[in-house]
Amino acid sequence: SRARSRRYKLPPSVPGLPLIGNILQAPHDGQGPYLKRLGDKYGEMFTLRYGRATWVVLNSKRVVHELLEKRSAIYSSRPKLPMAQAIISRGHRMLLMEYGEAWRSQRRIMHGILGSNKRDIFRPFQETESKALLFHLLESPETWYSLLGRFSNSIIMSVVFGRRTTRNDSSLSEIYKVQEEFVPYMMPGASFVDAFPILANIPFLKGLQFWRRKGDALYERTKGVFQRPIDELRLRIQGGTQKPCFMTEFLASNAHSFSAEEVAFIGGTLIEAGTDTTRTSLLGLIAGTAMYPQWIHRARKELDSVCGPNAERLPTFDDRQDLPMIQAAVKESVRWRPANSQTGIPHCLIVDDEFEGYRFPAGTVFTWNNWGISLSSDFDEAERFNPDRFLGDDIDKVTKGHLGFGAGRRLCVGFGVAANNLFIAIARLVYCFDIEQDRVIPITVDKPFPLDADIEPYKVIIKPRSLAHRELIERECRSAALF
Ligand code: HEM
Repeated sequence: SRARSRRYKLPPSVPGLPLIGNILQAPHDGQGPYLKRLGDKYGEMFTLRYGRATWVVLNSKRVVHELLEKRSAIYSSRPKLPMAQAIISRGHRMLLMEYGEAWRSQRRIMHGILGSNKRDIFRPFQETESKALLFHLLESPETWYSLLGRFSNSIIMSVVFGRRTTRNDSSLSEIYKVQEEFVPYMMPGASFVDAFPILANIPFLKGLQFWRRKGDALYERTKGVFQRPIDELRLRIQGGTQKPCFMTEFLASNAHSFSAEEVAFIGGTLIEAGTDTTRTSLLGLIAGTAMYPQWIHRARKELDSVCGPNAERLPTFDDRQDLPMIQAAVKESVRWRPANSQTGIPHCLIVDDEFEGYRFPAGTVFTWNNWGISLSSDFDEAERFNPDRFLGDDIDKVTKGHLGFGAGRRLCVGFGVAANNLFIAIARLVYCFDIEQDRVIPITVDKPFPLDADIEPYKVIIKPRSLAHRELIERECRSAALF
């Protein structure tokens, strides 16, 4: 180990205990703010140790760009996370696959459905579900937070499984529950076995592996949740009621040689990756608008000149070029208060590398301090929800200027679909509704929104802008909401 420390040089280390390192320091909740505090103290890059695992936390847009983006050929693997991947996902979650052929072939499939040439497939569903969202908000504004989740989930369910999501859909609650338990296992220091992966490989110790019982139980539940939509789809195919969709084509195609369980995880990954991320970005949009309403006046000027000052029609995708404030708000809602990837998603270096005097060994884990960077001096008045910061040349490039969609070759494969989900929802929400703080219970955003989607994350008042806007929603959105 002395030879190793002579050969390599890592950024400042956060002091920890011998052998286990920083493992007891990671909080169970509020991991994003915890990494922010460390970043404020230790600087642009710092090192955390969890047993045998070394994590370098990147704490500025600059170093993320230099390493994860410019050197993405060697910074795009995933670390071995025995708990999250080997145990809970049995190696099947594409999000956590190491850089290699298995990941590449699944990424190609995802790209085939989510890539820029396929985004038109999503549009009718984004149109319909955003109309349903407006109508549901009119009908039951007190359930506003769960309506955002239904909207996000129903779009991806329609494309992948050819069915819409109802309000109080039990399959959606099940997805939320497994995701809420799974996401923290991707954060630094989440599980003892990630620090000592060798423990997971000692068969005679299996009975003593206290983490395994929890992991196995979550795996069983996840498998069930991911398998259920496929079983239901097969029943609809037998009954002759199934519409063509990604999964009908995928199951009928002979081109792939995936096991039944792999197919369930491909469908499940699309649904889990595509639901909660969009939901929490919209939670950011609504909180940000209620707290910092200045931007909305300029957005409405654009919307009113395109759709009429008196609720003549709803905004559509064809209006995009005339609505730069909405395009900017899409990016700001992904930047402002990241929840699902508050500590980034870990990347892994596959060969030794040198950077600005540091020498990193292959196998070092790199994550970007997503919450911390979003709230750092990399952004002017970072605390404020201020879409104006994204107006300019890169307005059409939704991944540029922030790190909400990650970086390099692992960049979110669904970013185009996500941006369109957000664009149509934000344009229509802002055109039709006033969004205000509750004066008695003001919104606080000092920690990420809860991943438990059944919790009302804050109090807010959402009401139609005028009688004309209410009538527009009743006229144009009712049929989308009744199904
Ligand atoms: C606002 C919404 C979204 C946000 C903020 C978001 C964010 C992210 C982030 C941060 C990553 C990890 C990137 C990295 O490791 O560098 C990721 C990966 C991924 N996202 Fe998204 N995402 C969103 C929506 C979607 C949607 C709608 C889909 C598909 C339906 C999707 C599918 C995926 C997949 C499959 C990956 C794994 C990519 C890989 O490991 O190669 N995401 N996303």
